[in-house]
Amino acid sequence: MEVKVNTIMVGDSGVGKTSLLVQYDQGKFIHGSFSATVGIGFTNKVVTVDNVKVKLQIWDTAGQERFRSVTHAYYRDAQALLLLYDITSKSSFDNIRAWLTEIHEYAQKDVVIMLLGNKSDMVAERVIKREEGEKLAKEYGVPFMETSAKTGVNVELAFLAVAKDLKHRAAKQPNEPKFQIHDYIESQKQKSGCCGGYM
Ligand SMILES: Nc1nc2c(ncn2[C@@H]2O[C@H](COP(=O)(O)OP(=O)(O)OP(=O)(O)O)[C@@H](O)[C@H]2O)c(=O)[nH]1
Repeated sequence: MEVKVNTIMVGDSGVGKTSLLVQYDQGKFIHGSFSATVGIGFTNKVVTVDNVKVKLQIWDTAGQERFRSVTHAYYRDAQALLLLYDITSKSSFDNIRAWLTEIHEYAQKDVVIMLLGNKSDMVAERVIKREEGEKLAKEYGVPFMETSAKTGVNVELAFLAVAKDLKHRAAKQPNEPKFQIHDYIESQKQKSGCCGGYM
């Protein structure tokens, strides 16, 4: 069997959606000037979860306001949604509530939402504490982790957790317990910016 998952990446312009996808797809970080995504683009990735092929079609959306109506049309077909803010940008964090309102309006009710605090490598510029991200995620009942498109911290995990969750939903065995995405992430994620050696 094969499971197909439509994933969409959203969040303010400049939070690192394109960079995160490039890091996941190609294992690299492109330094240099920031060029905003225009409209929407996608990347296909295949991951194997418990011997089942999961085909991820990942849509990278433009964060700029003027492209919002284009993006809305894609929400409906998404099974998973990665919502990003930038830990060095308070406004991108404050806008998460508005993003979630929009998601609840346009996306399917059972869409898997993952909140990601990106740019965790930028320790000196950080303005949003990890605990603030955790608190917000808890309030909305969504899984959370900090990522870095630059160093790759937690990038693969974010996509893998989504793939695992949707594979379990699509191919659950009768006696198999429900996949606990929160527990899985907690057991796998790398803490960044402190103590653990990951920056
Ligand atoms: N240090 C650091 N810089 C990052 C990271 N992710 C993205 N950036 C930088 O932030 C800028 C914006 O990144 P993009 O990936 O283009 O942001 P975006 O969310 O796709 O922006 P839009 O396409 O306008 O929605 C670029 O200059 C990236 O190099 C990260 O994890 N760490």
